[in-house]
Amino acid sequence: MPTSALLDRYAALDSAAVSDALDRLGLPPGVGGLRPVWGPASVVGYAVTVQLEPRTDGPAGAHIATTAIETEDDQSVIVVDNQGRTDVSCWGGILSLGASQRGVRGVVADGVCRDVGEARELQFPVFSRGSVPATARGRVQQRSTGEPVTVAGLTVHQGDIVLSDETGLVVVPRDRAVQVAELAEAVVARERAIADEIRAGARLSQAMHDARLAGETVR
Ligand SMILES: O=C([O-])CC(=O)C(=O)O
Ligand SMILES: [Mg+2]
Repeated sequence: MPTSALLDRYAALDSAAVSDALDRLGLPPGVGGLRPVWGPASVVGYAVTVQLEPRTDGPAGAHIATTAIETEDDQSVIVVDNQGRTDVSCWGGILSLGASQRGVRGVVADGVCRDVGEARELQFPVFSRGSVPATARGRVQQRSTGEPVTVAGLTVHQGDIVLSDETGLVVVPRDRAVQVAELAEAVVARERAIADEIRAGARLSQAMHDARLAGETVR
């Protein structure tokens, strides 16, 4: 399956349905706490990882995340691991501009960002633990890009599918992506059927069985 067709399938899903599919496979079911900073948004794409660390002495180089953004494209979501720090920004408006110019789909940061209004103007999805005015410059530096990172306790590898929405973040290992999509689509179909019955007047307690939601036979 072409990679963009796979992302289109995920774009039609949400984090809850994907989480249920991950549960079925015994994979981590996702995390909460990383919120869209400028309003309702969702994003799905292939992870491009950026690991940050506290700044050490030495000459200042390119700003954090710039080298990751420059190599990426319209199927990418930048995933920034700043270890959940809330005292210093790890994403800003110029980064949003550079990323959106390359067609990058959004950023998910385990940390906080700044320049929220600039991201909103660009309609560039930013998910983080919040915002703070304090710059990253002189405070954090990039340790690596393309290496595994941890976001709110969840390991993300470069190329994993990440889906972030108002509910939370799910991470799908690349080699399980088709299987997870199939299971999640089945979840959505079951939930639609239950919702249709409820709209048609069925009693909630009769229509909504946990086993039915899970795709098991209802006794
Ligand atoms: O200095 C920073 O933290 C980065 C910044 O504001 C931007 O990307 O616009
Ligand atoms: Mg700025």
